[in-house]
Amino acid sequence: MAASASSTMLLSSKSSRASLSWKNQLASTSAFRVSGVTLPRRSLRQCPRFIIFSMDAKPTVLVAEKLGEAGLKLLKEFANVDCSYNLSPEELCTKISLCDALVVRSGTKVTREIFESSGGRLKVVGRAGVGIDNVDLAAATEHGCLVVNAPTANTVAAAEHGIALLTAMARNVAQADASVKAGKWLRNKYVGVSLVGKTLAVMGFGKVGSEVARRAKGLGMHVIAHDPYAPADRARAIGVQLVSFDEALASADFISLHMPLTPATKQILNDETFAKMKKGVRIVNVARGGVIDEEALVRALDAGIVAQAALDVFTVEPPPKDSKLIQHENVTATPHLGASTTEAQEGVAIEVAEAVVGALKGELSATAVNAPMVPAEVLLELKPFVVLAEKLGRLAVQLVAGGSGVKSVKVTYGSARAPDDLDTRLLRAMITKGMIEPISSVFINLVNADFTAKQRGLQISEERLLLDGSPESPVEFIQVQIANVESKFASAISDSGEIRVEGKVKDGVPHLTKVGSFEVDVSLEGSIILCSQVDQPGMIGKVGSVLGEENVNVSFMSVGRVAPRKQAVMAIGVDEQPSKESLKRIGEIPAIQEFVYLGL
Ligand SMILES: NC(=O)C1=CN([C@@H]2O[C@H](COP(=O)(O)OP(=O)(O)OC[C@H]3O[C@@H](n4cnc5c(N)ncnc54)[C@H](O)[C@@H]3O)[C@@H](O)[C@H]2O)C=CC1
Ligand SMILES: O=C(O)C(=O)COP(=O)(O)O
Repeated sequence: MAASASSTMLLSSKSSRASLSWKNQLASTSAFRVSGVTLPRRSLRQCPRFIIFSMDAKPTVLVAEKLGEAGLKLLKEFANVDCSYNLSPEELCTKISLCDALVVRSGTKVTREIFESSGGRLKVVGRAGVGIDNVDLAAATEHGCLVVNAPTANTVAAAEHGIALLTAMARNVAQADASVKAGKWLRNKYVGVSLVGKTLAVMGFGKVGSEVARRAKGLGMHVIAHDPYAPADRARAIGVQLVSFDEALASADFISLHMPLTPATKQILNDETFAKMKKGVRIVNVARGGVIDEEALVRALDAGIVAQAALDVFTVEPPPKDSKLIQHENVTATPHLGASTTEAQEGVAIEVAEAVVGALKGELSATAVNAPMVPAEVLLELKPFVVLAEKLGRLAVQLVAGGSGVKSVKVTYGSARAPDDLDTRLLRAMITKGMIEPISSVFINLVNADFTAKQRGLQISEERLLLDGSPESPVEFIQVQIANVESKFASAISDSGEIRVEGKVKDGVPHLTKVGSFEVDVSLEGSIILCSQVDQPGMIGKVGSVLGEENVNVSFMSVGRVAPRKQAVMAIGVDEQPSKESLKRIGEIPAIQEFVYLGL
């Protein structure tokens, strides 16, 4: 059952234990779900499952920071859940090798060491919130670990906290409160500034930024925004003008930061940019501490360029007690509370738990951070081609003669679909998987396919061949060519000098339809023997009887030839692997010039 095992285990562990476990789990159900779509059970054999791993027992999820009850409940329905808070980095590294998934908030640094310590077991990191700057995404990707987050459930909470800080800062609420509690009554000292009519620059017009903008307009502020990637019509729809970075700095009375921390946004507010601001500007930060050069902010506060700052986030959290910034009398600080409402925490817990469980079940996640999101409809449509792609990759690489390093692979998709109507990332990942897994110990999945190919110096170029006809089927054929290598089966070399295999999906089943320049037609359900000979009667019978004597079942046979009685390639599909002796006997049939056995 090699074919069914490999097709259920697409992009997954190579362990046969794992595939059996999946089959056992699914055997009792009449339908199963892929990315929210229920498929009939017979689709199982060719259904791509993406992040599957050894599931002989329940998976283990380590929850390393406090998570809402509803999320924990969801996780517990599916997995063993270990809630261990406040682990040291060393403790986390020790525990992680026993965990299939890890759930964190912003307080845990998910470093390269953690992925390395997991020994390949950690397959999902769930971030119960938005910002993933505490997760080493490159390391996650390299280790084939999917990172999912909870991007929507805390948006309103963060926006509300931004507005709370804005208004509290403008009216000195925190400072006045502390002074009243200290027994003082300083009505003149805490005279504030009004918001109405003032210009607020929202930096980062994403989910939180646009909710802040909407609310600030309700307070009578004039709102502008800077975001190089935000669509102008979305801003226009809520009456916000998108402006350049410098224009935002120059015209704002208040600046509210809502961009992610990336190399491009790191310390985007610094001495140079503070100098471009209106004197007396007020700054709110509920995004990430690292977007501000905190020492430069202290200088700007001291110089009166920045009149006040209200900060929920810091470069180092918690910040040192003696931090000049925190102690500054014109700074209002909260301990990263943006997402901390009861409602938001329940929301993110559910959002992340669903994503983690989905990923553990092998579904593609809608909130994947380091893998392409393939919509369910696309996935359904592509599933037989996904199987074809992996098998073509496997065949192609097995045709390469030992010692020829594979460097350059060209994939051609023949399709009647418009060029922008075919998402080939999944197919490319499967070809990569098919090519790399048989010759290495690396497990390839949708997360690490491109990375692994690049790391191994494998260049995969893709080409679309626009065909006439109905675009009903996403792909008519897939062709895989490997350039600049020798083949152990010379007939697999095409007229243009590359190893070439081509396949189609027929009635939902992948078929090999071309080897080199020879047309063949053999179903890719078992394994394949390719023989080359001069076309003549009786060849099928001769090979068939060698296999029959050993009780190897032949599922398909097909002969491709340039012309009658000229050079031909015979493709034979077999259900069982023939013994070495049988293969030797096939090679000894006088008319057979060369042959190769290709496991799928
Ligand atoms: N303090 C807290 O507890 C919370 C903090 N956050 C943080 O708020 C920030 C925004 O979150 P969301 O709105 O959910 O994310 P989002 O992804 O919806 O929005 C971020 C926006 O920033 C924009 N952006 C990227 N680079 C930029 C640049 N160089 N200049 C200006 N804009 C840029 C993006 O185009 C995007 O529109 C993130 O840093 C997130 O981690 C979010 C929730 C709670
Ligand atoms: O979602 C975010 O980006 C946040 O900053 C919230 O962080 P938290 O989950 O409260 O540690």
